[in-house]
Amino acid sequence: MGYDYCFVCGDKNPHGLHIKFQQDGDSVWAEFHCEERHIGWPNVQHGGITSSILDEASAYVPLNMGLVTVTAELNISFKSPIRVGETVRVEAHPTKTTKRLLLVEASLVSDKGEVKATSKAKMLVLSKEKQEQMGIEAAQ
Ligand SMILES: CCCCCCCCCCCCCC(=O)SCCNC(=O)CCNC(=O)[C@H](O)C(C)(C)COP(=O)(O)OP(=O)(O)OC[C@H]1O[C@@H](n2cnc3c(N)ncnc32)[C@H](O)[C@@H]1OP(=O)(O)O
Repeated sequence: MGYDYCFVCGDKNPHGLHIKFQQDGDSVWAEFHCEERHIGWPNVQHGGITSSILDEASAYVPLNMGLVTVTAELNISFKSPIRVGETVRVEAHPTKTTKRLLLVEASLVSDKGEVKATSKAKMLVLSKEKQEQMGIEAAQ
């Protein structure tokens, strides 16, 4: 099926968020516009959507370094609601890199400069064997 069906970035996923990530050195960033179909509570973006965006941004950081990872841990602070009609910018960057593990911090900030959510992720680098076990290699 391939990466085209990734819920956050895949072009071919009809239910996906279709977010395009840009690289800036070791960092990545992207913009997202909250629509009614993204809500949980009325007018408030669902926390799962917020989490997915932070998770994906955290995965793109190692991906841009040529490393295939999975999220082993993701700690999120939801600081202020994201409302329908708002555009937010996600940014993620590595804070520590070892052979097996990347620590990545990410944030979601509104176009008015309000911090909406922040996260700290542990991204575990997958060996070739592990990638095969998970069927990831076939998707590349
Ligand atoms: C080209 C462009 C295309 C773009 C497409 C983009 C698509 C991107 C899509 C991105 C989607 C977004 C991303 C997503 O959402 S990825 C999907 C969400 N994440 C998952 O599904 C992960 C599920 N969990 C696992 O698969 C396993 O538990 C993992 C692989 C994490 C560990 O497996 P396992 O337990 O079998 O371990 P191991 O034998 O491999 O390794 C053991 C080593 O790892 C250390 N360890 C383990 N856990 C932790 C921890 N929490 N903190 C610190 N360390 C940890 C452990 O101590 C040991 O260290 P050492 O003893 O070796 O020193």
